Amino acid sequence: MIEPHGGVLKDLYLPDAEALDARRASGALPGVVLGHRQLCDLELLLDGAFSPLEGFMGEADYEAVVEGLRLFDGTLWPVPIVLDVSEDTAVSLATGEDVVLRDIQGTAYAVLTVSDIFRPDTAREALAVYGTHDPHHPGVADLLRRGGVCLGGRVRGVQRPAHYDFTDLRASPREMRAWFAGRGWERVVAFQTRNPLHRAHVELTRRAMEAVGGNLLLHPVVGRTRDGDVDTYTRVRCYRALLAHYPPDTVKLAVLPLAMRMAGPREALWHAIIRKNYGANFFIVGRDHAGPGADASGRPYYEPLAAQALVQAHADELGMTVVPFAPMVYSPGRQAYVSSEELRTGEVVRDLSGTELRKLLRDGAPIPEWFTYPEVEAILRQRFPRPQNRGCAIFFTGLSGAGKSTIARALMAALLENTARQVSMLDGDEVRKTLSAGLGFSRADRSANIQRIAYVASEIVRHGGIAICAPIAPYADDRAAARALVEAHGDFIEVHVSTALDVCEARDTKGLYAQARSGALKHFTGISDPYEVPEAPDLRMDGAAQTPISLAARIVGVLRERRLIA
Ligand SMILES: Nc1ncnc2c1ncn2[C@@H]1O[C@H](COP(=O)(O)OS(=O)(=O)O)[C@@H](OP(=O)(O)O)[C@H]1O
Ligand SMILES: Nc1ncnc2c1ncn2[C@@H]1O[C@H](COP(=O)(O)OP(=O)(O)O)[C@@H](O)[C@H]1O
Repeated sequence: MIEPHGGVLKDLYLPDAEALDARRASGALPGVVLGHRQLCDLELLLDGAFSPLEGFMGEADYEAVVEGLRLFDGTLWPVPIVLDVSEDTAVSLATGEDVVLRDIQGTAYAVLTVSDIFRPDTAREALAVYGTHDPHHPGVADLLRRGGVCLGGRVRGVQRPAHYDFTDLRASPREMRAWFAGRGWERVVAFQTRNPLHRAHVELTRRAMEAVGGNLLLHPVVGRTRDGDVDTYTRVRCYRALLAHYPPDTVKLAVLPLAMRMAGPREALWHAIIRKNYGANFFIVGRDHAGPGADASGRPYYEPLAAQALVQAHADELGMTVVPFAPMVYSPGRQAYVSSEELRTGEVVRDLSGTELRKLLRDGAPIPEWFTYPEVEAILRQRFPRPQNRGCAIFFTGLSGAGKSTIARALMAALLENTARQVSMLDGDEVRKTLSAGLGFSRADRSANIQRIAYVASEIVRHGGIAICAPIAPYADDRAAARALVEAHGDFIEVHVSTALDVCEARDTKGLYAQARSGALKHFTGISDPYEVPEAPDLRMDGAAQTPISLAARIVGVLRERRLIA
């Protein structure tokens, strides 16, 4: 079997008796509460999936990884594994101290002996690791949200994270290696995935098995992937259903609690190292591996072949073989999948992009049989109900007095009167008295307010309801984040009520404009605070041009067009 990365498979858990003592003693130690990414990293560190790492990186390793893809001792390692904390937490700690690492419920998982406290240069890290400073890159966005200080040091596990899902699909690197050894699997090709798999993937992985003359480790990520990805449970149901399409006893399906960074080439190399630790000696790398797609201008963040090239360049050092794959496409002429590299000139092929697939699912349209297996389609259908059963948010935005609440009320009445849909209203003024009580009108408070509204709306939508939201929502970023959150579960219809400022001011139903003009009320939207006009809302309506009922009827028209209501 292939050697672990760095030669030794780490197991950072303390023996049971010592772990119990350490847990008991942990109550007296300073603690750090870990977020989702950090918990995923910790679990993989403790299990040895990140061998040879023995803890969160100190400054020397961090610098060496960012600058040169290597740990300080020269071992290949492409992605920083850091424990970021707030300044407040950091000032209370000193090097040499033990810190207990807990989850939000307070359960202690590990003790970190702090060897380093350092402030990473995140701008440099963004460029080196992600190749961009673009805050819309999900990895960079996460980097910018990180606490400003990092704690480095060895970790010792005092308790294994408990999982109640996919229990039969969880295996540590040590368990996986034993499982492979028990079956005599010496040539194992690993396939990393965060998406549902279809016929093309089955074809590709079967070919990979044939090419290496071995077995397949189907190793989907069940930690954080990308916002908007199909949820883990649905995906794993799809993977389980697919197993029947492989020859018996050739495939090991296991889940990996990894928090992805979407770092493209560097991430591909990291994925290979992790799979090496699990005992795979071959690794499939396709186009744009672990890339987050394209930026706002439509340019891909990474060259499609860059990930393959980077892993290939280090394959010898890793002792692994890269199995590069060109996309598989369906040839109706041959009634078979073929590699896009094997196409004959002029050969007609079919393919569906992820976006096209989501559109078919969203529209309730049939998915062609050449594309996916009926079992997989059925599972995806449960997750993407047909439009009339799917949730949606109607998200108004516009100046105070534009008519948002009034149109929202007319819309709610029309829906309740004419459909059996469940409708909830999240009106700006009401939300501010309840969900957002205590928040003011600073940039940060307005963002927090929209985040809360979006979160509640996304839950309503997830459960198939209609959420009508009517805040001012003056910032484009906040509106985009709200859309992303909701669209993971259903539709998001942004309605810009574009009533001119002078009309709103003339209405002044609450007397706020007068106060804002006199200076008694500060930071008033449109007068002394910005309103970023939506560039491409789903609907734009002048709240002075028609009656509220007519304007609401236009929105009903859009809901009908999208078949969200009958
Ligand atoms: N400084 C300032 N700027 C804007 N609006 C103000 C302000 N102070 C109080 N109000 C009243 O609060 C309502 C807007 O709250 P929102 O939650 O919709 O605003 S935001 O989306 O968080 O920006 C808004 O209600 P609507 O008139 O219904 O829009 C105002 O009545
Ligand atoms: N389409 C419309 N035509 C005429 N007046 C309207 C219209 N929509 C709203 N109004 C009036 O404008 C005022 C402000 O409307 P409101 O819904 O409270 O705005 P917002 O929620 O955007 O602050 C109210 O007096 C309301 O009756």
